Amino acid sequence: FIYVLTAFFAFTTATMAQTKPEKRVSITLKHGAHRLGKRTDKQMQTWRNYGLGQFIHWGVYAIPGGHWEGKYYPGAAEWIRSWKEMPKEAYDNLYKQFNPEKFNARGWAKQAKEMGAKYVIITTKHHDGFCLWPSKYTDYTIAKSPYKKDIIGQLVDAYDAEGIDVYLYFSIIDWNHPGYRSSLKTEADRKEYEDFKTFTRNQLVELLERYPSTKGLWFDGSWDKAWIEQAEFADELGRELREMIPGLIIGSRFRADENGNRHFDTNGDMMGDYEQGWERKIPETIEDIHGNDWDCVMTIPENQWGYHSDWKGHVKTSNELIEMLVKSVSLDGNFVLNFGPDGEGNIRPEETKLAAEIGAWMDVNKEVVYGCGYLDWKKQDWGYYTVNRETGKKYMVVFNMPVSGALRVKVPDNTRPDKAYLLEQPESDITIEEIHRNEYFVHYKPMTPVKKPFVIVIETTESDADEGHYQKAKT
Ligand SMILES: C[C@@H]1O/C(=N\OC(=O)Nc2ccccc2)[C@@H](O)[C@H](O)[C@@H]1O
Repeated sequence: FIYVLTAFFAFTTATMAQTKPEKRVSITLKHGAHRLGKRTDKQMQTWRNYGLGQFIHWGVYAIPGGHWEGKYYPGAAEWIRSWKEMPKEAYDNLYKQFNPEKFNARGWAKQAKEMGAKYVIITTKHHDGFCLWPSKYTDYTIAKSPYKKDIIGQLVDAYDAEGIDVYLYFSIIDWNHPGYRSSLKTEADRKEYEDFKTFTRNQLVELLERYPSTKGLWFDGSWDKAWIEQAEFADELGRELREMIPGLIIGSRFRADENGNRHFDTNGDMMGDYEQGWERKIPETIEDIHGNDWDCVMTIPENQWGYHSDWKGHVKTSNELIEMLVKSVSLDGNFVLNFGPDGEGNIRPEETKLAAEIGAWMDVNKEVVYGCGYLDWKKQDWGYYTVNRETGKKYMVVFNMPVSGALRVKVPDNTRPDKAYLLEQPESDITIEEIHRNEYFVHYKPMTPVKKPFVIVIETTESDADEGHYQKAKT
């Protein structure tokens, strides 16, 4: 009885908070996490070392681009079908106009390469159900549009050719399918939903069969009650998909456990290979990631994934986005920047400019991102530390120069900083002053005004003897 009561409280806490429940007890779950801790296989090591990715949200929602009959849609452009001002019939016939003549998969992939993206997540089908590949399970696909050709196939080939790993975004929500339900209220619902489940499984198998170079699936739209009830089905489907492509990477947004817990099961263990909860937000501390792999997916405006022709509010600068990238890497995560091409297949000028600025910064500083992660030194105000997981090379990525020019560095016991130099000028010799026990100032005054974040490499000696001049106060 105590067991049941405890499990009940664990479940209630988790469901209410929709966050990682405290690890109270480990109850037996059939459809909870199937692995504790990080995956250690090669494919996952590759994933964990990407650093920077690109998200692409493209579909028929790019045609209205956040407007309908002269009215401005204030929501996320890819959700315009749900807008009360948008006649569903009108939306569902937009595909008959979809003919993106400017679409150039090679051009998109080249731009992503120059930006420094190591992986790309491409929407195969968003919540509206329109398929960018010629699925044989529905007529609501690119094959029935004036464009006709397979968009996903062209993008997979183009990104593969650039050496950028491809991940496929798939929305469980599908407003176009007659069997889709957000909740199952009647027996009729349940019967219809069985067809929808089969359809969903068939499309996912079809995608992996058509595009076997896919490295993973990025699921979305899995928060509906109807889907959350499908713990056993989803678990089995995940197993089937993983069997089709060994090493396939699937995040925590795919399925719920038998108690309805998503991302983290009733025992507080993550379900999936990495945590997908960081959408338009980044963890603050290493404790926030609970020892899991994770990615942050980020929009350039506040909240537009699909193309909106009139971005309102703050549009992030490349300095802001570079800081988000470095902050993510400094906390053992990946940063995925979203692009929303327009209805003609163009990448908009604002995104092209940012991709170029980020790419220029990555050309010089990529080694502080690729293959790097968390260094357990105390975070300082001037920026972030990253460390190369293989070489142990340590980086100070500076975003906020102190007026003193003295960058504070606190090191763990038995660690002595010996040398510091600018990554861009290895011959530069930056003064390190010991100011207290395990505490130093790295003195650096830029010769010219600092316009972009810059990197100082710091070399240390790990010593046993504690030869510092400063002793801990014996209060
Ligand atoms: C990447 C984004 O993912 C979405 N939604 O994500 C979430 O709703 N995330 C979420 C849901 C519940 C809690 C916290 C985050 C989609 O609706 C959106 O159009 C876009 O494709």
